[in-house]
Amino acid sequence: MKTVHVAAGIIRRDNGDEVLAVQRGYGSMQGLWEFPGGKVERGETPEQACVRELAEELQVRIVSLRNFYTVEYDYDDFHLSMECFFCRIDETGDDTEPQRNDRQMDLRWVSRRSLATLEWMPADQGLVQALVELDDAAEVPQQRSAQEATAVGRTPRRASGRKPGKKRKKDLLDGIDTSDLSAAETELVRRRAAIKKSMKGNKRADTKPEMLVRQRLRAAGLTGYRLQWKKAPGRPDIAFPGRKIAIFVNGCFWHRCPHCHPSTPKRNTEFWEAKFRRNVERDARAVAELEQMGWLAITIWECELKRDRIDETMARVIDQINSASRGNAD
Ligand SMILES: Nc1nc2c([nH]c(=O)n2[C@H]2C[C@H](O)[C@@H](COP(=O)(O)OP(=O)(O)OP(=O)(O)O)O2)c(=O)[nH]1
Repeated sequence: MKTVHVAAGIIRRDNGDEVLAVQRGYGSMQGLWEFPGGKVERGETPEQACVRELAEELQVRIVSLRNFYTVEYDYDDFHLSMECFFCRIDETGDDTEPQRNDRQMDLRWVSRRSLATLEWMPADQGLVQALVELDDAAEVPQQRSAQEATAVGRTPRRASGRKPGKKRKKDLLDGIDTSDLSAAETELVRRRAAIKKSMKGNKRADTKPEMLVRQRLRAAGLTGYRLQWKKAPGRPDIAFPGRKIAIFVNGCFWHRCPHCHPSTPKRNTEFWEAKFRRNVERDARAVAELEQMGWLAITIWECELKRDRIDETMARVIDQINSASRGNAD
């Protein structure tokens, strides 16, 4: 898949609390919000591309660029690699107000707290989350001495950062250059690394609930299914293309199970609610599209696969598959 390199600017104002968001006015992602920017041209550094793109797009000169975040995201037909820079508008220039152009529907200064209320480009979710989280960490002073660190309850690190003779534990920040970052930003990078590490455990395919379902299907003689079948709306976890049957095995937390009422994280509630809403809408859209195409869409919730419920659940599902197959064969 081809990679598209993009540079985007997160322009800050008002002590860093507000950032500039623009609403795309064209193409298939029209109406979604994004950060101003564009493709890096041959021979340009991402910083240079960012300055050029924002001058062209908003008629402002940006300064004080600081690397903040890299988005890596697979769209259907290309991989996006987007370098995002914190920056400011050069207040000494003539043009200090960003101008909307005819490729944008809107342009808005948004406080970081309200970022999640906008509908963002699919690739921007992690970036937006990082900005929302930065809000919490922003209270940490930029440069803190060891003395100040102790005053807020943290033990200052030894020069080596560890006790003599003790084997050094692998740090999440190993291999990441944080020398140019403030304390708040370093903390944020550390949290992002922790999330990334924990997300690595969230395998999309072959999850335990999916394996349980597949085992039961095979035992019932229902084989020949396809996994994560891209050609059907919603990329069903299990699909029987010939029988036109799609099965989604949904995690209760991410997909908001109507049976077991999963919890919502206490922090960044707005962000999480928006994320969950998008997941639920996406799921509903996939089911509607499948049904329109004459498919049977079956949703199995993770909690329905618990030891005391799996027999009943899978008996129902196998029944549905068999009757739909008979119907399709008629
Ligand atoms: N500038 C920007 N682009 C983003 C964001 N999120 C995101 O997925 N993108 C994608 C959309 C585009 O595929 C690509 C940016 O390229 P671009 O601005 O040249 O836009 P484009 O390919 O749609 O349009 P064109 O100028 O080539 O016609 O990055 C974002 O926050 N800012």
